[in-house]
Amino acid sequence: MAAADQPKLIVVADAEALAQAAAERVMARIAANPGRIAIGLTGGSGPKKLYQLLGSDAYRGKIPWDRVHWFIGDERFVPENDPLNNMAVARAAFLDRSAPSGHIHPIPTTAENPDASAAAYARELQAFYGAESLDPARPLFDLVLMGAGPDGHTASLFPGYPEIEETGRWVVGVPKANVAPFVPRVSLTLPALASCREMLFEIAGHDKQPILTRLLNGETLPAVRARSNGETVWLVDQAALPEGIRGGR
Ligand SMILES: O=C1O[C@H](COP(=O)(O)O)[C@@H](O)[C@H](O)[C@H]1O
Repeated sequence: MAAADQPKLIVVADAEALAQAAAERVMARIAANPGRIAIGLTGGSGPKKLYQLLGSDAYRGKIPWDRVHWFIGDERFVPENDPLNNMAVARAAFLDRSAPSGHIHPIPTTAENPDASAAAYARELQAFYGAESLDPARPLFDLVLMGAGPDGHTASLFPGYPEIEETGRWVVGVPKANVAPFVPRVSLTLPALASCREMLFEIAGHDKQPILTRLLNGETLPAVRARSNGETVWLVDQAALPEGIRGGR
């Protein structure tokens, strides 16, 4: 697989169009792989409409549920049924209704602390992958979904925090968050997230305009440093674009 390329920017009209475009990219990645598929989900506000779409009749019947495994890129260290739990949101929106339970891979939050949870999830990912080190020619994920927080964090990798520099471990405990909710986190690291055929950011809404402006200016924030070893796509809507380029892309 080639070295990480620049992200491809795709601008759509609004949040509905963005969810639709994201759903089509999910389906395209599934169609591209006739074997076992691994998708890394994300939390936060970005993917909620996409998850509703994947749970709708229009998509449910088209997804080969027996071939797709669903992971999560980061988790809040709260019980698995807590509304703040990222995988709980995905489960409620679409997974629980359709995915075999053995194909849903939450980050365990019953471990004694975030580090223990991270170590357990790394073992689970390595067992699934069949190796303890990542082969650049054989990505861990077909697709990884990502968001960008107001401080430029992605997954639970916060600017200036040591976890963003991790190069060895696949998953790390994050003792404290930089933004709400201020609960400890568990996050995949940049190398683990990079091991994918496609990394897809969803950035929508006027609230995201300040951070998208910084990302487009190339500030070395986690959401800019996160790149796929394959294709990286920033899917954004008009409302999130900086004023100067709105309507112009
Ligand atoms: O806390 C988190 O934040 C990021 C960004 O979420 P957003 O709501 O600001 O769009 C998200 O990608 C991550 O999964 C989540 O845990």
